[in-house]
Amino acid sequence: MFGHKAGPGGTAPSGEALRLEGVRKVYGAEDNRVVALDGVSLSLPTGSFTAVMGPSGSGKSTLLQCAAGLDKPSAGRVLVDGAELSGDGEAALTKFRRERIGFVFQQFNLLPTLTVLQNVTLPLKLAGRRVDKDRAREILGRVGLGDRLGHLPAELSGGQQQRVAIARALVTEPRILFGDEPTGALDSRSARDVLGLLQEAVRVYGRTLVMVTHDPVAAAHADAVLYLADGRIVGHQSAPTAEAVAERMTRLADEVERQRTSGRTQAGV
Ligand SMILES: Nc1ncnc2c1ncn2[C@@H]1O[C@H](COP(=O)(O)OP(=O)(O)OP(=O)(O)O)[C@@H](O)[C@H]1O
Repeated sequence: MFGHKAGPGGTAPSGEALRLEGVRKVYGAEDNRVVALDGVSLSLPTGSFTAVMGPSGSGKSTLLQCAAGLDKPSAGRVLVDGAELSGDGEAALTKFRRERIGFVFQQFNLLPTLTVLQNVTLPLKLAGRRVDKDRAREILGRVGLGDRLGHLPAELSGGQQQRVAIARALVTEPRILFGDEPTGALDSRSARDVLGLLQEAVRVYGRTLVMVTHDPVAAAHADAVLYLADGRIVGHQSAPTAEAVAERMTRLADEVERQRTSGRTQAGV
């Protein structure tokens, strides 16, 4: 299982899992400055599943990295479960991340020399917590890999590796789970399995999930979609369907292209 069930009937506990206040991220120095995030504010309730979409370069990965404490905003505040991701130094930030945040990457990022079971128990070791192998086995059983505990990542398919990564992200019972294109490297059937597991972590066990994706079908698994363009939130859609998301993305790409063209025209380029 993915932790304790979220109350009777699987309802999520109330509260705010993630809050961003005026988050800005600027890369580079004066002459090659890139404003990747331009004052992003948002609030996500505990037990919600949010997809983040937007054209290439709109700031999706930067948003996730800043929200997960993997990168520091240039300005603004990030609060996870009411506690600020502070600038108290790298060690404090790492501890905060290990205790409260889980991350699933497109390329799985499993350690190739560790077995499936060792990969999943590693976050507990790193956090200095008791390594509960029974619990790790239970989670791996839940993601359908109970018979692969001693295998190395290279002996698994992409979909199976991502399921190990999900088990690894959930073993510490994080307050919030971030996914940066977690289905981006998978075939559609494996992607569906992975999305089903992520949905279950939210709906049944009350985890909070924020997922960047380019895929409208993946986004339709979320409760809501946030749209980014040029580092700003430009839209929100509840109860998304794949068709509605695809349509919105097409419009957004057209708008961004029009604005860039008119910017170039105004600049006389
Ligand atoms: N380390 C970095 N140094 C300089 N610029 C960066 C860095 N990381 C991102 N950027 C720039 O910040 C902007 C936002 O990038 P980001 O990767 O967050 O976008 P994205 O929406 O995730 O894009 P994609 O969909 O293509 O992955 C882009 O213009 C990118 O070139």
